[in-house]
Amino acid sequence: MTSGPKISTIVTDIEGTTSSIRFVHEVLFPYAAEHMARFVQQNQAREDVAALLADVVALAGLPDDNIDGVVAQLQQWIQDDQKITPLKTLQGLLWQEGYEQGHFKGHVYADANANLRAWAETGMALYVYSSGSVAAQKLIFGYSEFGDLTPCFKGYFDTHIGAKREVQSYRNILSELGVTPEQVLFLSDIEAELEAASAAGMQTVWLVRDGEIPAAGAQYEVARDFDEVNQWLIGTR
Ligand SMILES: CSCCC(=O)C(=O)COP(=O)(O)O
Ligand SMILES: [Mg+2]
Repeated sequence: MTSGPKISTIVTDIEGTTSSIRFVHEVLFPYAAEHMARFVQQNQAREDVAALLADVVALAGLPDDNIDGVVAQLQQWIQDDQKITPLKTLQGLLWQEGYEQGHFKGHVYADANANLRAWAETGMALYVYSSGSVAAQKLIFGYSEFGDLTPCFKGYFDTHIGAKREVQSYRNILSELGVTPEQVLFLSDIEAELEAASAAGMQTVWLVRDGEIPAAGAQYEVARDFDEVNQWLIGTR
């Protein structure tokens, strides 16, 4: 691999990139599924929660007087791993309780922790782009197994900027960042996200943490972990 133009900004995905897919699917999603009905019952009168529930009703075309139907829809979306904005925002509110009550800490790979801290220290501008809400992103890094990583990041993007497989989302991020696309490195484990970022002109590295390198890997820079991303960045790979 050879490094491209000088990178000033790194935008990273979370699930499968900084953090394990298992943590998201075996800890966070089940916690949300277990506590959703109670949370909605207890908080449905809260202004922010009521607005989110109204969004669910509108998006799913549900009758607006059936709270059990709304909860059932949310459970179905959790099961199907739907990246629907009001669901992701509600999950963030639920996970806040879980983190604050010490039920879990945010999983971050040791290599991601070490390199994110080192990159931030050397002045690299670091951002997160995840389908998880901005609040959920701050929680996974704020309550990480390695302590609070949020000081490393200059900003966060979620589905409010657009869906992760859409080119326009990366163009929107670029216009927020105010840098040229080739200065930006996007890290992800999902080929369709890399393809969209690349079409917007960003540089990309594909994190393949486990298993075989997919055949499509020939078209991308591929790294097993953040140490390999760093080797590529400094041109020793
Ligand atoms: C912020 S941690 C939970 C991540 C999440 O909810 C999710 O759907 C994963 O999305 P990603 O875009 O990081 O793959
Ligand atoms: Mg991912």
